[in-house]
Formats: sequence, structure tokens, C-alpha cells
Amino acid sequence: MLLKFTKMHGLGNDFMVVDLVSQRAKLFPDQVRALADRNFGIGFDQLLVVEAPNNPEMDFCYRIFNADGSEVEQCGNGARCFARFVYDKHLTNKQIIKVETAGGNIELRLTEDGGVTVDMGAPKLVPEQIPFQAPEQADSYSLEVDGQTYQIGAVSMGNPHAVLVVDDVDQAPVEQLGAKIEVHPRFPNRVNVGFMQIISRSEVRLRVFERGAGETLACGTGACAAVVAGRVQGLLDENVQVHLPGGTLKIHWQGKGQPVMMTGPATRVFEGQIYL
Ligand SMILES: N[C@H](CCC[C@H](N)C(=O)O)C(=O)O
Repeated sequence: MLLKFTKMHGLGNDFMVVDLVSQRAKLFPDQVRALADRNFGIGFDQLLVVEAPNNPEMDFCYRIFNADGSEVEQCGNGARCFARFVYDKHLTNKQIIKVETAGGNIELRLTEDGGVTVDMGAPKLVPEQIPFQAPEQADSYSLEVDGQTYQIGAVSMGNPHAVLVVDDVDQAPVEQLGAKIEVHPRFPNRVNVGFMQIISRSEVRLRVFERGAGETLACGTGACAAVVAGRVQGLLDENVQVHLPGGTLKIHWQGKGQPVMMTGPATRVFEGQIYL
């Protein structure tokens, strides 16, 4: 069958976006992996699927698949592209779009300058809700990897994140250490791994080794999780500019129990179609 899609990105974190409201298709993990291949397929970090909502109060259901074929709970850069996609494709004429995801309901707001602000919901810090194995909740945790001990923050934005504070992101062992922490047994669902350099209380640099995709040029939920971890550790104020290799996101978080707000761009690259 012929499947239409749009190639998009949020600060270089790239996506294949598929409208399964107007089209019908069933996507399987091996197909997602094949489509994600940057030589033999289309190539993307995540596949984003637009579906009709299960809850009539919501506008859409938003499903996310990593390049390795795993379906996951949340994708922040993808949420901004999702909003741009459904509006540009006239699947909605709303400027404020309510979306259900496996990681919880989120609200997408198209802004005047063509960007998108996403209410990502409140972060989860209770270890069982991340999930992360720890005797009790703490601002940071010691994690042993190959005989070395690292201090990490552990946060869920619907999807799990480990956050390390480093002196210089350019020197951080993102590939090697990120890959090891991604599959650490204390994270039963695996984990996204952020490496954060504090520039000031309102500015950080961040690189993220993503669960199921490896290092990406940007990670929206990773930026949110990094700010939450930094604030919980008393290192950051409530408005933070997060500089990722692909560009900058604005993150606002007032504190525990409050939603994390993320603002940034959403870019359409090309329209395509592929026979499945
Ligand atoms: N790799 C993530 C999903 C995509 C998150 C990222 N692309 C973002 O913008 O939040 C996970 O397995 O939870």
C-alpha cells in the first residue's frame, strides 16, 4: 500500500510524520526499523503517528516509535512538529490542540512566530513512576557503571531520563557512557541519558543519548528533564535556555507539581510517499 508522510524536524531531531486519521495502515516494529534506516529507508530518529483520540475530550492521539522500533510514551520535539503538521494539513483549525499520548495528556499551542509551546505536564520524580530502582526518592542518585560511580538526576516526562552534570559537554563520553546507562538494570524500561553543562542559573548546554535512537541533535523531553533535575538540585532558576547541538529550547518550570513548558521551532522538510 502507498503511505503518504511528511519529513519534519525539531532542531535537527528528525521525524517521519504519518496521518492515520485520513489514511489506514498498520505499522510493525520491523517496518519502523526499516523505514528509520538512513541508507535503505527514509531515515529518522522517531516515527510520529497522528490518530483519532480515544478520549472524546482530546483532539488527537499521538503515538511515537523510536528508530529501533520501540513504541514510547513521549517525544517533546515531536510534539511541536505534531502541532504544525495537524494544523498545516487542516486536520484541525485550533491554535490550542489537546493530545493524548501513552505518557499522559499534553497541550500544544501554535505561537505567532511559527513556533510551538508545549505544556508537557508535571514531571514525575518518584522512582517507581520513572521507573528507576532506588530505595527512596532523592534529588540525585549514585549509579555504578563498570566499577565507576556517577551522580545522576532521575526524572520522567512521561518517558524516563537520567541526567548527569558535566564540566564540558564537548568532552562528555556521550556515546560510550550513554549507551551503557541506556540499558542499566536499574532502569527496567531503559532510559534516555542527558549530559548537562551548567553555564549559569538560566542557561545550560545539553547533549542527549536517546533510548532507542542514540545521540540526537536535540531532545525535547531531555531538555525538560535536564531543567527539572537541575532545579531539584538547586542549580537552576525557573526559566532556562537549553542549548542543544541542533539549537536552543526555552524551558519554564515553576517547581514540583507544576507543568514543564517547552517552546521551540517545528520545521517541515519535504512531503513523501512510500510503498509498504
Ligand atoms: N527516545 C525517547 C523518545 C523521543 C524523545 C525525544 N526525541 C524528544 O524530543 O523528547 C524515548 O525513548 O523515550
